[in-house]
Amino acid sequence: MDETPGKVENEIKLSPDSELRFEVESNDETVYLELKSGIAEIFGTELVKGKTYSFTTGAKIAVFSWQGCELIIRTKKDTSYISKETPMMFYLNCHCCLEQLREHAEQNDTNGPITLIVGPTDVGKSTLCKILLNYAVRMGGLSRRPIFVDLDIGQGHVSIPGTIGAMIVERPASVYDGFPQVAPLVYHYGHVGVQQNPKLYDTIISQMADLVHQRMESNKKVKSSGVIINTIGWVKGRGYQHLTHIVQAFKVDIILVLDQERLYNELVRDMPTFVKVALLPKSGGVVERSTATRIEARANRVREYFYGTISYQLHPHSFDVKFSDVRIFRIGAPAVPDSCIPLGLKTDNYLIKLVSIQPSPNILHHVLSVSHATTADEKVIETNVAGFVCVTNVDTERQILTILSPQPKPLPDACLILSDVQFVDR
Ligand SMILES: Nc1ncnc2c1ncn2[C@@H]1O[C@H](COP(=O)(O)OP(=O)(O)OP(=O)(O)O)[C@@H](O)[C@H]1O
Repeated sequence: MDETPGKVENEIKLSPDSELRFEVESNDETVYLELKSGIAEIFGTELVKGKTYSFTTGAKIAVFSWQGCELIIRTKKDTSYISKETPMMFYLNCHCCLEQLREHAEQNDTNGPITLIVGPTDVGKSTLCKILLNYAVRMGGLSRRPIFVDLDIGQGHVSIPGTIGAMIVERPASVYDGFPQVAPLVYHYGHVGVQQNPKLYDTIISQMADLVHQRMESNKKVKSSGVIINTIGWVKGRGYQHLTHIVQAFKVDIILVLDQERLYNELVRDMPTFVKVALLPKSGGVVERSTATRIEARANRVREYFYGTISYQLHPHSFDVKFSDVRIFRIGAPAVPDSCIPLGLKTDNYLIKLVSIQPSPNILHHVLSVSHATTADEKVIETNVAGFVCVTNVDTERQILTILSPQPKPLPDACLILSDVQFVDR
């Protein structure tokens, strides 16, 4: 480790089954961490001994050790603390149960466990997904290839916010960049809350569930490894109805409920008996995020899509396209007034209607999904997306849009779908 003035260096001894927790709050701070001896992991990803890991603003980290270890932490002001009260033993037991089901599935050529992780906001759902997926590929020998499905449109762990995504996990997650991605399956939703278009949310979930089941059928390892599904934290009323839709669409057979007994009891009452429901405690380390923190995390996620991360930098392209050369659509038409609908008939199909829009300053800074569908006649809503571009300038006089894109020009000949998600490229 280098000797930077003003830094505090602490050697920390972690006893077995305990974890070191820290957050990086201020903008100009970096926390450096090194595993000196023993074995330790961050959310299921094993640390490399002697390697210096650096964490910047927004990082909320727990370094856990099953066997005990020695760590070195270096920061301006050390606010880390050690906790011996962790739910990791419960999470490991869950992994062992899933592993038994995978073995059974492997022997009988049946589907592995399809596991749904639910709970209110900020209880550690995404973290539990990461731990279980990491354990599956680390400890299940070389034979595990679980599918990770992320239905959390607010954060976007597989892709960017405003989408749902699925990917086959082959290797443990990197401490910084998440799971290495090979051809993720991504659907456009276009908002960061389910309330904005519940019909579209359910439609793309059904579509994704069909494709996930098809993928399982085409590969034995994937089939027996099963699926782990992350959800949003809206679990009451309409939110609960979405959860039951997910259970049906994905044919979920295990539900892990984090931290909420009421939700656990409702699910035990309402689910068919073959669906096993378990209640798990949340970790005391899970950090509650304010609205401002969430907005910042979303912007960072989109920035990472275009510019990469510290360990994997990307160089996006910026170029002009004529208004006449793009086909932009929005999903969802304005609601038809009740007076225009025949008596007794209720329809919410306008929510999944494809509407063509003209480029205008209204789309400045908006993200556009690049659909695999090339014409509006194809089922654009049910077609997955290839990637994203962002509108960085709209010149109405010259009728030209400036586009930020991960690929050089020209833009693919595809339908572009407008998202509510915005990104200001600075
Ligand atoms: N044991 C822990 N110690 C410290 N930080 C933790 C711990 N577990 C999780 N965190 C942090 O807490 C934050 C919230 O966790 P997570 O994203 O898993 O919650 P969530 O329930 O999925 O949230 P959301 O409601 O937004 O979907 C994350 O930044 C995560 O890194």
